[in-house]
Amino acid sequence: MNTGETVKKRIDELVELISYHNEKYYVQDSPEISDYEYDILMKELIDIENSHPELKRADSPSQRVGGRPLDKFEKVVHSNPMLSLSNAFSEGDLLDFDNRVRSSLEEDVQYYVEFKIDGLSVGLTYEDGIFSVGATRGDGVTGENITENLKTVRSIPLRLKESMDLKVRGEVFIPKDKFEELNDIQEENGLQMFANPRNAAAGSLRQLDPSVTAKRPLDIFVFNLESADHREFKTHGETIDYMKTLGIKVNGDNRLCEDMSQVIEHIHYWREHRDSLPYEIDGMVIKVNNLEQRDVLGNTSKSPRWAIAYKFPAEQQKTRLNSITVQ
Ligand SMILES: NC(=O)c1cnc(OC2CCCC2)nc1N
Repeated sequence: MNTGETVKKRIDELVELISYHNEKYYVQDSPEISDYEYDILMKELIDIENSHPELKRADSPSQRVGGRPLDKFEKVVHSNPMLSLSNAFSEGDLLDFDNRVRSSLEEDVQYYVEFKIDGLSVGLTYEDGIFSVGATRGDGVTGENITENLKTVRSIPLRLKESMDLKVRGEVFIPKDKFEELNDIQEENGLQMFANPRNAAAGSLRQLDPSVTAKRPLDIFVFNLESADHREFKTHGETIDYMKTLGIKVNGDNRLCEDMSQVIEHIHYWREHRDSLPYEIDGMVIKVNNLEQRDVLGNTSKSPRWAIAYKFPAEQQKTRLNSITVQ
């Protein structure tokens, strides 16, 4: 092999290896090597890319903090509108929803129940398996192109395990403990503190300079497959499992319920235990699992008829003062 081929071979090895360890650490939360070993691999890749820029790959982990500061965000028109959820505030609202659904379908329904992650909704587009466009939900029809910022989110894969066209939706958030650390840093540097993790995530994603976003502890849970070229699925649960096989981060506590009484039981549990979660949720999302039943139910102009959000009462927002323990 000539030098160019040897170099390209080493770049390919490093990109695969670093991407593998990135997924183990940020998506599966089960790292296999130390941060030090990871940094050594990354340094070798960056050094080779610097001396052979023509061999740099678009999906190289070194490209996560690539973009230069923008002077504004371009607009993105979503190919399919990013719908918003109607809300339920009581068990009665849920039973009404269940009655509407079952009387429209005249058959039984399985529900797929997810946390309602309290972050910022985004749409991710992959072309031939490569992350190509990331956008905010915006007004549901038009969002902002924040691709360079979303590339800095380590739990968003730059390349899928299959080279296919895919559009997904997810919620970008900041875990509670990282939020506290971030506010400590803001305070130490005399900067504006964030009121809550949701504002911190939104503020971090709306930075015009991706190198600022890259320093923020952003994470994501993907919760909806919008479109996958030529793939067909029977249920929402299948789409979630499929996205996981592609290396996409989905939530591990999603629950398939056989009927609304099981949904209510599940909601009761998490309404009492949500403080134990490492991230903030503002409720639960209940979705009809069967995709054909969803097609029968359809959407209103802004919300699906096959899903509803059950909102939890606002958590007692711990102010900085409250959190100081008196000795
Ligand atoms: N914040 C969340 O965690 C969340 C938001 N939205 C949805 O579903 C939308 C997308 C398709 C129609 C309803 N699911 C979620 N888990």
